[in-house]
Amino acid sequence: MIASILHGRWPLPASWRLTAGQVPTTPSSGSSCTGIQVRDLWVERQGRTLVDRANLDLEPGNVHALVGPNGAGKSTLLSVLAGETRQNHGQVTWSGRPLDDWCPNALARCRAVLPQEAVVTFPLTAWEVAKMGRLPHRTPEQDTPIVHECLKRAGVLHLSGRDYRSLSGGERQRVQMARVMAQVYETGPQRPGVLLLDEPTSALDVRHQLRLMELLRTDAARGRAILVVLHDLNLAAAFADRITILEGGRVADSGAPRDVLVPATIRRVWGVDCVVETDTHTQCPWVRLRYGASKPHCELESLP
Ligand SMILES: Nc1ncnc2c1ncn2[C@@H]1O[C@H](COP(=O)(O)OP(=O)(O)OP(=O)(O)O)[C@@H](O)[C@H]1O
Repeated sequence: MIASILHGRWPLPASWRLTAGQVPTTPSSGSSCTGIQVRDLWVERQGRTLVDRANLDLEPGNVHALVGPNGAGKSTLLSVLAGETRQNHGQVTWSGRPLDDWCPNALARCRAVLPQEAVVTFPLTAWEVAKMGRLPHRTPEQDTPIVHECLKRAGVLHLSGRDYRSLSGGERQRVQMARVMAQVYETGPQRPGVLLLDEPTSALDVRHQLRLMELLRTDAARGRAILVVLHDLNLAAAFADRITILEGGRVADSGAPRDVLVPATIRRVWGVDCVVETDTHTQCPWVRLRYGASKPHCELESLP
């Protein structure tokens, strides 16, 4: 995968491709963590099954999109992978080691989590929020240039001195993205890090959505494993190597975008009509919802 991007075989526009010189070389003080394997994961809360025997593989160098209707269990699955929610059954392994065996500090140095909502009630500046990503590292001498670069990459360096609480929703989301990138900054080809991102584009305008997805592709090419929850199927189709569809806690399908984004599955899972075309520029699948289709979508509520 990385090789195909470096050698220009990835079907995205040329301006998005990497050169070998962009690979970071900074040594890390953290432990190395690579792929994640999820096997037969089952999560139950208050008598409800939220994740039902899910299997998932997250590989270094890949952007893996997790999609599915509201309430499908995406955030629950992501928080189990993050080590923030415990499963009832099943196993999550990081680099072949059960998640429970990982020391929390080592985990925090190589994986970063972007929650759907991050509430900050203290009067912190955007800079201070982004710098929180450096807490697990204890490398104060390196923090300033790293936080500076991450805020710049997220396009919010100019907001550094602003009170985080005064920022717009999209600005806050980009500052949180800077925090996440700062947390896994040192990871690279020898020490692939993991990003677990829950709807990182939900508050972004279309330009910033594209910028963010380009950043994720760049990070994946540096060896990171990225799990990203998305509602926009076309963003997933254009930027993900693999898509897993979750439906009612179960994996409905998982595979390459063109294999899983098919009208029959989309209709069954989301209850909407669509046609799936191929984007002539990227050769990626393009999901076109059929507005005003013969059956009003409100009547599709009764679909399973
Ligand atoms: N602690 C809990 N107790 C009971 N039900 C819960 C609990 N946490 C989550 N749920 C329910 O589990 C289901 C899955 O929630 P989750 O947040 O994982 O969905 P999601 O796929 O991320 O949805 P969305 O796309 O709306 O963010 C929802 O129906 C939610 O109401």
